[in-house]
Amino acid sequence: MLHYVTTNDGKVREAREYLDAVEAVDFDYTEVQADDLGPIAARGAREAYAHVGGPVLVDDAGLFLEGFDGFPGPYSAYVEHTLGVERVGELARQQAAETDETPRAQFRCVLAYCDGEGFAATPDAVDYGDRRGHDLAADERGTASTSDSVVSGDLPVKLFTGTVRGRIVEPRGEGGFGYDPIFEHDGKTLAEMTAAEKNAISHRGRALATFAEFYAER
Ligand SMILES: O=c1[nH]c(=O)c2ncn([C@@H]3O[C@H](COP(=O)(O)OP(=O)(O)OP(=O)(O)O)[C@@H](O)[C@H]3O)c2[nH]1
Repeated sequence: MLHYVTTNDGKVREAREYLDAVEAVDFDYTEVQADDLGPIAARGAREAYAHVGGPVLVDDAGLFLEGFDGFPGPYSAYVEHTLGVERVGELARQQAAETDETPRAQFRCVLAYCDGEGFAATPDAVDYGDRRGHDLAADERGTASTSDSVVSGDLPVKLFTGTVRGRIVEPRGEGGFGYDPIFEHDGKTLAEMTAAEKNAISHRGRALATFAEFYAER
């Protein structure tokens, strides 16, 4: 049984669309301080594996504002709970207005899988396509990729990354969670999309699609 380890119900809802047999585990693993999501997710997966004692998937995600050196990035949850989503949106829109640009951002999701076993090497940036027929090629709309296993001691971890690009707008929509209301992709905010629509284009959906493909063969 695969354990999806997170304290965030929104992530679990989205993961269930891709993974039939998955048990949600509400475990708050240590999030190390790092500029990128990969090391945080990998470290979390090892800790979660030690806690659960079976195959685990952890999900580290964040919003990376263009023109802000990737802020809030790995600190997205902290910033959501301190500054708040609306204020982040205002900052991005204010800065863009000063330079007469469109406020743009990227969502990233890194899934880290650990089951105590090793992995066969895979090439970087494999394009697995999307089950719903959407083009997941690495273009300006978003990317999906998988990495070689990250080995530390006896516990290899495999990473699956998804990104989606969009515009920062005034909050719209009731669905989703987190920064979804201020992130617009193809004319709709993620909060205005159905769960299936969001998954088909989102950072998490892209990462989950690559993971589901891998896991089916595992
Ligand atoms: O609008 C959004 N659409 C998404 O699809 C999405 N995915 C993540 N987030 C936000 O980014 C931070 C992640 O932080 P995060 O990965 O540390 O997760 P978390 O602390 O919520 O739970 P956990 O899995 O770590 O237990 C949190 O502020 C989340 O609200 C999203 N916002």
